[in-house]
Amino acid sequence: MSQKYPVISVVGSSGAGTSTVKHTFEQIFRREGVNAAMIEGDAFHRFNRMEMKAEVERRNNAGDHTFSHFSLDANLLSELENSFRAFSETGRGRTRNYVHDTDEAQKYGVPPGHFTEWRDIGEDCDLLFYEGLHGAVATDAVNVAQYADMKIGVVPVINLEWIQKIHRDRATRGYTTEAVQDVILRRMYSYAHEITPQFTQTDINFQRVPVVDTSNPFVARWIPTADESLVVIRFRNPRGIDFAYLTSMLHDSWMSRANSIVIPGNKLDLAMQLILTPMIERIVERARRARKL
Ligand SMILES: Nc1ncnc2c1ncn2[C@@H]1O[C@H](COP(=O)(O)OP(=O)(O)OP(=O)(O)O)[C@@H](O)[C@H]1O
Ligand SMILES: O=C(CO)[C@H](O)[C@H](O)COP(=O)(O)O
Repeated sequence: MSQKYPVISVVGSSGAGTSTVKHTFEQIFRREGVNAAMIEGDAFHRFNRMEMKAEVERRNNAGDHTFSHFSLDANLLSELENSFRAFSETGRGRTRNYVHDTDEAQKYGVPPGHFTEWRDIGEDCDLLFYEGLHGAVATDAVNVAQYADMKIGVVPVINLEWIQKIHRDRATRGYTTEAVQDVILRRMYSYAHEITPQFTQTDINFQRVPVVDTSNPFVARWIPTADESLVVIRFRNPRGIDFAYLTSMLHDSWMSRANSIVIPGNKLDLAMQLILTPMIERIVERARRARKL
């Protein structure tokens, strides 16, 4: 945790919606005049696409059928921890980008399935913003979570998460439903062991729940819309959260537990703004004051 150089970490599985939530944060940063250095979690994959394919095959042949991008050792998590630590201590860090598709290839000048070069980030920035798979990992060997001042979980219920992933990977990454299904299955072990434990570390979880039938996610023709869903928002520490204000501002919302509210899906963006803006203001103000001392 850093007084001078705060870190915000948004964590979710593949297809959960972390990139979508990043846009909401970007709107808040723009409106509040906050300069953020950005890290995409995929930048810290250990292997490029071809190398990953070869490594998965090597592990399969050795009898390990669980190795995937979700596995801790498929990622450079010590480097990620170092980058968080460096930023929290000095306001500087390091990242690169993993290029998924042709659009990103044009943007970065690197072919799909490869990484850009590493680069320094952080100059003149108020905070570091991370979005990806492992931003709240805490094990005996690696502890990324300890450097994040605000940790947010983006966790649709699993059928919805799969539908979101299948549709996105088919539409923009050129995969078939069967190929995405295989990836989902291979990642299941690490999903349970590496991804879900992070959601007990996170300060706030946003869990989208469809109210339409998603019982066979592999044949769903479209992603349930905002109007076809609710969102459960759970605060790890509800002290200081003004639930009466939130439920009065968010029409048709209610408290489902002492630390949770439920909102209509189409209020997610507004809810994030109402909840996150004052929190971001607070950590940025505190950091600016600390840097002046
Ligand atoms: N709240 C939402 N309502 C409707 N669709 C959503 C919502 N959040 C995400 N989606 C859709 O789900 C798909 C996956 O979202 P997104 O790309 O943000 O996931 P991600 O977590 O960043 O995935 P990855 O880490 O694999 O890149 C996209 O098609 C996106 O439009
Ligand atoms: O899911 C991911 C992270 O959220 C991976 O980045 C993504 O699947 C990359 O793999 P590939 O390039 O083989 O599609």
